[in-house]
Amino acid sequence: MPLTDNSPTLGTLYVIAAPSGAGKTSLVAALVESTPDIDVSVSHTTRPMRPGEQDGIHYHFTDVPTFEQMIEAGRFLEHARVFDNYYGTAIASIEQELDAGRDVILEIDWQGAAQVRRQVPGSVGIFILPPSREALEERLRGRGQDPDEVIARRMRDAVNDMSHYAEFDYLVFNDDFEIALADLQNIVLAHRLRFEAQSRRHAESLKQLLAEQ
Ligand SMILES: Nc1nc2c(ncn2[C@@H]2O[C@H](COP(=O)(O)OP(=O)(O)O)[C@@H](O)[C@H]2O)c(=O)[nH]1
Ligand SMILES: Nc1ncnc2c1ncn2[C@@H]1O[C@H](COP(=O)(O)OP(=O)(O)O)[C@@H](O)[C@H]1O
Repeated sequence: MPLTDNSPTLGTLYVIAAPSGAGKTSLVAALVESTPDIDVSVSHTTRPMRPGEQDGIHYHFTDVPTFEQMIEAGRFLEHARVFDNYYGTAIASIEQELDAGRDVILEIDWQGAAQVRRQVPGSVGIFILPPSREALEERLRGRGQDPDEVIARRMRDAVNDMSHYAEFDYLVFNDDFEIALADLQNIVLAHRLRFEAQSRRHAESLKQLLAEQ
């Protein structure tokens, strides 16, 4: 079933964005571990692999010409340039899961989130915020992965990223990790309960329709 026409898919697509360092990766990993039938999509990127990362697990690491060919061929649901690199969600990375009734999380930036919102009706947007700028900078430094100039650039970009919070359906403040995780779990649970209630209503209407025949 093509994702980008208006036909409803079986699984729900959750789009989770945040300024870099807000805790999105850690929270999403904990959400997936604690919730059945939900997976994270593996994006394509042209950024260099960090120590400890694996191709096909953290990202599909791709060179620029290949990424540009994939754009040309219409193989991305969304793509954007973030920190001078390309990032994108290949349609093939998520279509099968959604059609099989599994929920899928996209951990993407606000530009990609805007593209998904336009193209996938029923997708759910969640924005994760740090408790303060100081906490954000501390987390970026604590991760120990980026040199000072990259951290300074990420802090500047974070302020711009955060200005897009109102474009999302839900905001989650990641101050206490366990509380933020519970917020995410509750969002998924609420959507699943709503979907089940809707399915029950549809089944009821169908029964009545058939009985009247
Ligand atoms: N639009 C878009 N953004 C992505 C995608 N994958 C990752 N990103 C975003 O790119 C940014 C940088 O990601 P990354 O290099 O992994 O750094 P980190 O999030 O700071 O660990 C983050 O805001 C991600 O959410 C994608 O497929 N599409
Ligand atoms: N609630 C929290 N309190 C303190 N540190 C946190 C919290 N959530 C995440 N972190 C830490 O902050 C750093 C950045 O988190 P990460 O998940 O890599 O962020 P992102 O994916 O948003 O860039 C990591 O070292 C992580 O362990």
